[in-house]
Amino acid sequence: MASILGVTAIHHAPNLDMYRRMGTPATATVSSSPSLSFADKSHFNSLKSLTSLSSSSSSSRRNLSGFSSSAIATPNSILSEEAFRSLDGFSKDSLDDNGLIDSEANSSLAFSDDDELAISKLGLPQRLSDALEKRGITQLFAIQRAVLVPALEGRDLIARAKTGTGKTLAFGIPIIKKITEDDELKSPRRRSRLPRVLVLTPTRELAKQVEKEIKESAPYLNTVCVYGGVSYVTQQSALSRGVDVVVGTPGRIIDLINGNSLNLGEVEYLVLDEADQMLAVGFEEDVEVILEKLPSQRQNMLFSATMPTWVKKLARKYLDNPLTIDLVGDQDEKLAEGIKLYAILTTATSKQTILRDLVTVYAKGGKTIVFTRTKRDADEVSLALANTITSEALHGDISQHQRERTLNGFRQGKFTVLVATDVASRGLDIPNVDLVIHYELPNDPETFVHRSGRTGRAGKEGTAILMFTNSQRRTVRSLERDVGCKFEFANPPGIEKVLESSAEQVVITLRGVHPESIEFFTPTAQKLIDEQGAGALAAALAQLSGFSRPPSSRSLINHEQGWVTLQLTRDPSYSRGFLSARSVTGFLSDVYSPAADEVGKIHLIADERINGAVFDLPEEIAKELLNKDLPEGNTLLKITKLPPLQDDGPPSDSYGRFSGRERSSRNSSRDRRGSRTSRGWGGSSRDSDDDGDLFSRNRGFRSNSSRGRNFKSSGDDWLIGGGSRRSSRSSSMDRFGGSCFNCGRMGHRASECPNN
Ligand SMILES: Nc1ncnc2c1ncn2[C@@H]1O[C@H](COP(=O)(O)OP(=O)(O)OP(=O)(O)O)[C@@H](O)[C@H]1O
Repeated sequence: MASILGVTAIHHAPNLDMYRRMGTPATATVSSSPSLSFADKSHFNSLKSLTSLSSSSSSSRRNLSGFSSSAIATPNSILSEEAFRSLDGFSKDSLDDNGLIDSEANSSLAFSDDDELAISKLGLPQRLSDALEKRGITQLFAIQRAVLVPALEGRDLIARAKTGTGKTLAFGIPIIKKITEDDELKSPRRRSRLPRVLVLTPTRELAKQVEKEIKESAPYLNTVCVYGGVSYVTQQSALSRGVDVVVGTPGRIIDLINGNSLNLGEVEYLVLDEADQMLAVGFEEDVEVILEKLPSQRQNMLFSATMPTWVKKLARKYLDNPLTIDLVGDQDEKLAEGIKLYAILTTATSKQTILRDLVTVYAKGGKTIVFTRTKRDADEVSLALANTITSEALHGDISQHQRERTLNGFRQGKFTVLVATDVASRGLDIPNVDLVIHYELPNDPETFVHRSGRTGRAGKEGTAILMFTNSQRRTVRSLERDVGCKFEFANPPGIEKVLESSAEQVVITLRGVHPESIEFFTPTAQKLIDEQGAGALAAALAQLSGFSRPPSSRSLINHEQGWVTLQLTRDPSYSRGFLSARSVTGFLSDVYSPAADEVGKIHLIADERINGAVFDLPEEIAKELLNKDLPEGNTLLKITKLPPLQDDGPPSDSYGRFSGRERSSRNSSRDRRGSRTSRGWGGSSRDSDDDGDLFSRNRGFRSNSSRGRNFKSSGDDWLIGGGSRRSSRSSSMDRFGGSCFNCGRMGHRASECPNN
């Protein structure tokens, strides 16, 4: 593409010497041809300033802005913490337990000069620096610092920095500076001027957000956002009034070019935001069409939190001698530092119940984004949650106007849970998202990074929870390897914890009640307290928590509602041998035969001194059973905590054991998946999301498995395990998880025994 491989334009760069003296932070892996080295001491000092900057953020003991000591790198090698330790004034004590820079401990260090990061000292056009300061942006973040000099020098760039670390302004500040200064030289500005900047994004929501960020930073420029799903007229008329910056999604941009409403013939700066997605198969063709309309002499910048190797290779086709700025590092964790990760084992049938509990316990009243793979799931999950939690769905089948209303409502806190497909996984910057839940595993490690990165932004802390089934265990492990992260494997929250968290949230809400309203209700409250004491307030809390009726019981084994877990123990002096699954079924048959028919998988207690077993029964049957007289030496209890179980039990405190029921359900899941796999990976991806403008224009979508790494190849890993006893009633052989009383083998009842 000769037109694309033009000579890099060197634009006006007043005060460039000043920026050059600042150099580029040593933490960046900076590579280019010829290779550049920035790993000298002055750059470490710059780094220290950058980390001290971070100490002003809300979270403590965090190294901020995309820098970690382990990510420090020269062009050719990653330097260790030793490099830090050898620096003047850097105390060993200032590394935290993880070897990361302890920003609090370092705050007393005499850093070289915080001024070099101060927006007011950068020599930016006054209008730009005023607008930034008005937004509370007073110092550069690390990626902004790393990009500033080369961007002002006119270099083509490939930049990677973690989610939420300020990549938008990393390209925004130098570009705005350059066009503002150019404008100040030329006056007056032409009314019909053509855009000088083009920013391409993969989704409409992200395009709008980037537009907003640029508009707020440079209100004096004319920035126009173009994207599909809405009328052309407004966008056409905005473009006709003369424009400086166009932000948009590829499909609508091509349509506007074809309709002669958009002329990109004067573009000097091109940015591909979420570059790896923009260059993925399905998008790349459109991007190429657009690039052909641009002048060959321009500056190109590619930004993303993820840059698989194929992107860097492919990007060279479009870029001129690009400089790579990498603040992530291949060996390091790819997630932003403040994100706490949990992995929670679920089953297909208990997933929705567990999801609600997770939101209640982990979001603590903040905002949550739940990611599903398909639009239908997004709708279903949102609907299911809506009984007790305010929730809305966001995906590509929803009209653009509604999508915008939904996102605005979420930003404004009108509802607390957004259930979305991956249309919301990239770039969206929504304040106070405390929790991200991967309701289904992401398509690939990159998507995991982006989804999780909707929380823990700009130095804040957040939580991301991966829900997985037993059959997906291997994928979770490979995710840890690919992303360089560690999950804390946890059990779904117990009902007590859910009730406690609900009550805490209600208490927080109560603090917001207006004093005049309180006055109005005080006489009644006083009367209730006199009559019922604390019970009156407890009743109000229960009602407000959504638990006016006692919560339905839950299995401790698979968390299904309406089931309870019982424990049978037998005094060894009364039994002829150890308790076995077979003898438990025999016991149930003798005491109350419906219990033997309905019992789930029987798990033996690990502690051999106890001679006991646990199993699930439907609540009503369990109640009947508990009222029966038991043969001497037997004790039957409803339990609230699982004891450690023998190897084939479900995970209790340990991670990843298979249950027989789940093992058998894998086959049926494999069959279900057959049709999906036969459509190819791209097919399933397409089904799962809309990717903004592109898919809505019904463009072809091919598999990107040749480029991106995904989890598909791990076969079973994508199965949704854990079939339901209730949902698969038609096949009792499938649903019965216990052992046969007749022959002792697993998976069928005595009445169905082939040996009968
Ligand atoms: N220098 C700064 N000082 C304070 N806040 C900043 C600064 N730069 C950016 N921010 C804020 O940080 C937040 C995250 O920025 P941004 O959305 O650009 O992150 P990102 O790196 O592009 O994330 P993602 O990879 O998810 O797209 C935004 O709210 C932005 O306004």
